[in-house]
Amino acid sequence: MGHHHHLEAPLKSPAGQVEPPYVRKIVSPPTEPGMWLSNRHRTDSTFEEIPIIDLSAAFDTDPVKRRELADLIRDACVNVGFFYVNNHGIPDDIIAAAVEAGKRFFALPHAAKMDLDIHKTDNFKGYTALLGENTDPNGRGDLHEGFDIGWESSSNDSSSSGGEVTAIGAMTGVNVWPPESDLPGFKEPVLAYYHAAVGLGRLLFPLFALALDLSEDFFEDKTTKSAAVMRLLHYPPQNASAIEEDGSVIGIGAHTDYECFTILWQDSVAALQVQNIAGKWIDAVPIPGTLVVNLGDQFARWTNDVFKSTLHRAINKSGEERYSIPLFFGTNYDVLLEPIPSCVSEDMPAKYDVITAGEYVKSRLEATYSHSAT
Ligand SMILES: O=C(O)CCC(=O)C(=O)O
Ligand SMILES: [Fe+2]
Repeated sequence: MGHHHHLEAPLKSPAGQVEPPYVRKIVSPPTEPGMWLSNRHRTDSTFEEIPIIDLSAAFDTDPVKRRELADLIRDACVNVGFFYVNNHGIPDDIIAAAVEAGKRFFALPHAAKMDLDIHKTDNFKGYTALLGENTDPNGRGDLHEGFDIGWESSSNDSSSSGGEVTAIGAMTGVNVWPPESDLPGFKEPVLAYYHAAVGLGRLLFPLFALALDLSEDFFEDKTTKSAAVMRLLHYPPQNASAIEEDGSVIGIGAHTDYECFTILWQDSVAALQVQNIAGKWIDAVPIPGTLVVNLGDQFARWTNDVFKSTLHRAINKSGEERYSIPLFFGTNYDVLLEPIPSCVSEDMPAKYDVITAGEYVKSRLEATYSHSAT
């Protein structure tokens, strides 16, 4: 989504020294607000690996285990902006059924998919075609197609894991679905995974709060109507030699995500890469049984860049079809992104204008889709 680059100047500690990556300190809470995260945990990381975090403790009420987990999450958020999670609680069969449904959707005739064209809706729902195909016979551009949905309750269950999530706002409203006659049994498995991933997102917010030295319920009243947009993505294989000649021919261009965080399922085809601060692309290789979690710009703004929203891209050189499913998880759209107190100090003054989450995401989505609107 988008092609937004923002590389920061290296951050220096007050003494002028660059802190090493993966600083892992467990210290008592700050005595002065703002001093802790903004100064001591802000690092200038040149990570070479994306950490793998065991989420088991997210299902535990033991405060010591939760604190330990939150510290691992903080390290990843401050230094990398990406981490894998295992033991995330989403059953394999729910994932497999959604992926299978997605494959059947993308196999539909082009015209059937274009009936659901995202440009026909005013809330960014539906189908995004391969961006290159109308502009360049060689397929120059973002070589993926997608299908976007937002919140919708399951037909047989209004109290699934999303709880009270019923987003209202500019990007919400009804989803578009292919007719049952075109694609039987599509909506149910897609929504089942959607609800499972939203449930995981709701489990993560208290841990992000702990990681920011806030009380676990800090985000609770701000996520009652969480924005949660999910995309089914398909990346056809790309000609490796074309990529060598012209780096612009890639599956999804370098970008940062817009919301608070993204929960990404990827299949076994390697394509995703994450850029470290030295500009090096680090492979986010597929690891069976894991999901990838990455932070988006909404969280970076809210935390005054203490949490990193890291540039990433995908290039499918495998020769095989690749499928992935990101879910972009945000807050209620009316939440003001005022810098979180533990993330500002005299040394680290607030960097961003205060706007609502909804205004921010909408402006980013409009920028993403405007160039291909007809
Ligand atoms: O497909 C992937 O691995 C990444 C997708 C992505 O970055 C996005 O949709 O924002
Ligand atoms: Fe992304």
